[in-house]
Amino acid sequence: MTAAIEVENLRCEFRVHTGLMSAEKRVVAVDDVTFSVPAGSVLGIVGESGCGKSTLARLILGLLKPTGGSVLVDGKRLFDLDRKARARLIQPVFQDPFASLNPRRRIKDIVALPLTAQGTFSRAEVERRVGGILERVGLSAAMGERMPAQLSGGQRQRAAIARALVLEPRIVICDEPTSALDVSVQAQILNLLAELRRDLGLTYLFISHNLAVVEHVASEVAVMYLGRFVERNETDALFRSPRHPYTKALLESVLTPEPGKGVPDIGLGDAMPDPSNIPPGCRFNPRCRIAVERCRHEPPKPMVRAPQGMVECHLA
Ligand SMILES: Nc1ncnc2c1ncn2[C@@H]1O[C@H](COP(=O)(O)OP(=O)(O)OP(=O)(O)O)[C@@H](O)[C@H]1O
Repeated sequence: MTAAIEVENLRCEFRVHTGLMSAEKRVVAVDDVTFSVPAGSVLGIVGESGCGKSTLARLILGLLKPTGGSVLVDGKRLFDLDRKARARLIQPVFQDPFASLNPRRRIKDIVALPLTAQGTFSRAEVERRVGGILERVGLSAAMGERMPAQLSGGQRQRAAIARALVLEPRIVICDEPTSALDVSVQAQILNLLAELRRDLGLTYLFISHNLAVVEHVASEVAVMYLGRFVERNETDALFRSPRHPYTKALLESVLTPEPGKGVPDIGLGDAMPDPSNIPPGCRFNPRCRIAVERCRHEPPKPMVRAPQGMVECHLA
């Protein structure tokens, strides 16, 4: 199957000053991440708070400049494209629709913005497309006249999805798209995203703390730890027979659904991962229940298993 998106050796380092006299710290938030996603499928990305999921999303969206690496969408190098061209290929749906929708504009104007920003669509075309996509996500024309505050959380997320899709992108990056919603609404939004993917041939990167959600929506899952993918496999295989000790610990735990609430206790002791101080050897070794001497000094190489499966562990 052809890849809709190919990410190669993507890396992001932040330089952080911790105090007036202190030395600069290097935070490696995304560390040489390589993957591709077949067209029309969903790659779920899971991992604890702070493992680099959102940084990865922001890099791919062009909201952050990478320290290295490349991203190809349909064979085009994303970082060589200008903002308008990138917007036609890749769009985000973020966690909090209230924060991501301008509170002072009507819904239909918010949804129209990606089109008007292109500067190439006539007013009639903008109206036609906005009307079509609002209907497609289940919002009436009357809702389009409202302000974000006049909509429910689920309706606002529908509007955010409409805005993401109005330019007919190839890839949608969903970063915790249902975490801020009531449980009863979450399933509706997940079903809508699934329908849209099928009908419009979209490819999703789906970032979530919620393993149950990822198991439900993803074709494949990548497990991220301290900026790297440490395991990746088809969803059923990953949930049925995880190979990395970190994946096993994650599956035994229930992760906190709220980002920013700190690293949840997943029963791996208190040696919390710190991207400014990545341990030598396998980066997971200080928390690993089965680490041996080799793990403390030799970083494991990715072991690839056809077609997409991968694990980085000496003992897997
Ligand atoms: N602008 C920045 N400057 C310095 N460090 C940063 C910056 N942005 C992110 N980081 C650090 O990079 C690491 C990865 O952060 P990121 O937000 O990508 O994690 P995450 O997995 O998305 O977490 P969460 O689920 O809580 O949002 C964290 O240690 C974070 O503190």
